[in-house]
Amino acid sequence: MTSQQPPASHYIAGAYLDDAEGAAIPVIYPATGQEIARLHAATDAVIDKALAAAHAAQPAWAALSGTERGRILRKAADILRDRNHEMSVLETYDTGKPLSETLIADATSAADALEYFGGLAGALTGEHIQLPEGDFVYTRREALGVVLGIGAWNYPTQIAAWKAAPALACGNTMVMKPSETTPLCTLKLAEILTEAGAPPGVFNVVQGYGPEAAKMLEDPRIAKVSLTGSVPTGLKVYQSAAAGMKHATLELGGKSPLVIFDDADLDSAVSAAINGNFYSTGQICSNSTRVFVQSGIKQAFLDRLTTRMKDVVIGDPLDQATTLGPMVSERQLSITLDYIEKGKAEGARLVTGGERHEQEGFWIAPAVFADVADDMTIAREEIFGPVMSVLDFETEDEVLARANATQFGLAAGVFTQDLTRAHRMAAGFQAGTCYINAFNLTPVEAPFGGMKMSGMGRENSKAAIEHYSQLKSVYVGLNPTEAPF
Ligand SMILES: NC(=O)c1ccc[n+]([C@@H]2O[C@H](COP(=O)([O-])OP(=O)(O)OC[C@H]3O[C@@H](n4cnc5c(N)ncnc54)[C@H](O)[C@@H]3O)[C@@H](O)[C@H]2O)c1
Ligand SMILES: O=CCc1c[nH]cn1
Repeated sequence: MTSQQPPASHYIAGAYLDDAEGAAIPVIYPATGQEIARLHAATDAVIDKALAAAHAAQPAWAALSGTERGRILRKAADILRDRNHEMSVLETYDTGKPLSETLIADATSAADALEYFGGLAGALTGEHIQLPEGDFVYTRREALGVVLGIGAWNYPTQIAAWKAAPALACGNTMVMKPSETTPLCTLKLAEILTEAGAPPGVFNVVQGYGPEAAKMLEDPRIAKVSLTGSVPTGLKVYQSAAAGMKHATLELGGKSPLVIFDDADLDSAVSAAINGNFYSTGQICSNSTRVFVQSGIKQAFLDRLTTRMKDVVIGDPLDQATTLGPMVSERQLSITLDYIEKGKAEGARLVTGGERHEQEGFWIAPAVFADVADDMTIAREEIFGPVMSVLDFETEDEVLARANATQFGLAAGVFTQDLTRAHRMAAGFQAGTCYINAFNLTPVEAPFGGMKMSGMGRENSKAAIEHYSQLKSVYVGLNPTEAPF
């Protein structure tokens, strides 16, 4: 097993910084269960250094022209693309996701974000508003200050870049705390931003667990938090942000519906259900974990799905032929296995998979449940593992009501050849990201984010600019000022 030990745990003011006094963060390769690196959570002194560096760097970063900031982000995108293989291997060690995925969905997605927001940075402007008698107002789009990023473990490189790219484009600086489960890749992103020309302090990485993130969020030097994580963490982060009247983007969990009508292209619908449940071993926030299938095609769907499931290649994540890797951790595997037991106990029919592989690492056979009812635990709670629930339905009205009967609202999808019905469904879904005859695609040009308990704010697209900047109105009077006395 090759060590993936980075030079130090933290990256502050343009350089690695170590401090072994903080709690240990063992980094485990999910395919073997072996430790591949050992980092340390930030002490108070490290946290202070990071916040001070980001705070000190912010005015000069914001004072650059957008074009200058954008050039640095676009250069970082080019370096990321040049190093895609190296970054993808590290992402595979960090997360266990197979190289066949990481090569196309992680550093490349991060590069897209840096390129997109790098291009947008120079185009950020306010507006001019004419008023009677020559007076006018102009608006200035200004940075917020220092942004705290807090990441989940499923897409560490993508999550860091989806936050850093719009934040930096708008003139903010950033302190990013990756998930303690996958702390490696974000350090590489920091190195690359420095190499691309980001001044010291513009992008800093601080390692830690929840308490270290919570401590940073309470600091008055933080102006905004952007969290990718679970709903319970989102609630705590939102409360803390509110106490300091700080801006918050919350990208949280989901239990997203995929509705397949009997006129759907069945092979495409099966592909979407597979991608939406088993890509990244089921560890994607927007996954279509409730697959509603119209009763007339239920058996055909299940037959086609179970046949296709036989083609899954479970194996060494570093072998590009592998299409399904291990789960990220023993804990996440055990949560998933518990849900599978609940599904069986509550009467769902396990069609395939669901058993742990007795070998080193955190391996599980992807599970498909049929005959799932809306009130079963596996149909209500986010599992964040490779478990698909197939539910039957009869009519459009019925399925739309059932699809929306959840506290979550991250994503939703519909497969049908009837485009009128497709758009009616998309309009009716209570979800931030909806799909028609597609699922789980997240191009940087499109807003991504949740409704209801799945969060607030949007990542990607021009919409993200609204969440990483603030508007100032400047009224300009061209006439004598009058007063009543
Ligand atoms: N909507 C999205 O874009 C999106 C993307 C990926 C993952 N997710 C969600 O993330 C979850 C899985 O990730 P996870 O297990 O890492 O989530 P988590 O909520 O346990 O942890 C997320 C991050 O929050 C930090 N944290 C924990 N307690 C904190 C506190 N009190 N204050 C501040 N930070 C705290 C953790 O250290 C970690 O970095 C799932 O619910 C998944 O749906 C959402
Ligand atoms: O995990 C959530 C974000 C995402 C969706 N698809 C790829 N990344």
